[in-house]
Amino acid sequence: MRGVATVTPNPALDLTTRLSALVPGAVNRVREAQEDPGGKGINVAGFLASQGARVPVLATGWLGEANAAAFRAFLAAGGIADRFLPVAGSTRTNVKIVEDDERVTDLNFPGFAVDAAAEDALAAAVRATAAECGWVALCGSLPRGASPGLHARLLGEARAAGAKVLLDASGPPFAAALGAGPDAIKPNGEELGELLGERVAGVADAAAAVGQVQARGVGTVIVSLGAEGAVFAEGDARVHAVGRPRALVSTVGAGDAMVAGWLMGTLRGLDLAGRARLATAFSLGALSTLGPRLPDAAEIAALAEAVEVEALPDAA
Ligand SMILES: O=P(O)(O)OC[C@H]1O[C@](O)(CO)[C@@H](O)[C@@H]1O
Repeated sequence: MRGVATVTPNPALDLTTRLSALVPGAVNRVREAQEDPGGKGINVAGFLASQGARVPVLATGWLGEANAAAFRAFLAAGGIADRFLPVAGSTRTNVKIVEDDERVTDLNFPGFAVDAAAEDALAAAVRATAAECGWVALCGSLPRGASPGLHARLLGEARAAGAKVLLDASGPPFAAALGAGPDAIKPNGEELGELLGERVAGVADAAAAVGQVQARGVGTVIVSLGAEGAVFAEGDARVHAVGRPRALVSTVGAGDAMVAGWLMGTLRGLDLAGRARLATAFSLGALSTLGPRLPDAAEIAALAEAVEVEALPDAA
């Protein structure tokens, strides 16, 4: 059976901390802290594996060799095929500060440095990994030294190996890879707005904007909108899905969970509304944990039942 792979060029050890209120310029005492191997693709792979993907889950990208052990142990524990390539140095630590009012401050660091030879090696690894997969998710930022066109190049490699590609990135690497026509993308409203040079602030804006991206050759567009849920567009069809979390602890990993839920729905052969429901449930599940983690499959199923999915008017 064909698997699903994620690519994380710039993973991170997530140090998620909790305090009552962050006071800039003062000594802040952390009440609770948690460390998780993370980075967008690693989170997506972890979520898929932990929810019972029933197909092989593979993960590739780069890992700094100085602190690769925690990542490799996480992948092994989840039964995820580890195709990461080592590079000199350490994988970054990203700090997430969660306050009692649920505000999250992210300190995302630049990461190790890579060169052209490392890019060639990753391109080959992506092609080989994608050959075993139906879907490949290209996720997150690029480390120092990587060319802005790397996601576009990796997209081409995955597709040449016969896989479909979901892209979850931002900034110039996202814009560059869009030109290669990914099968699916998952920007948040702000990222979509930045791409189109307009404000995408809610469901109506998102539903109006998705067609512009589809016109560039993208099949499915998922726009995450925080508390307003998400808009899912495929062909002319558009649906809006929204739900309530059991508890609101932190938003860390909620976008990655949405990607994982959508891929899981795709693996299960669900229609657009079904995939929107499951993707939203995964995302809601991530909100009830401090770091990038999900509750168990029974809890996700209960959340999915309660998600409201409405069809929006088709594209004209
Ligand atoms: O690659 P980026 O855009 O810096 O994002 C990485 C961060 O995003 C997450 O995947 C989700 O917040 C974290 O695990 C990670 O620290």
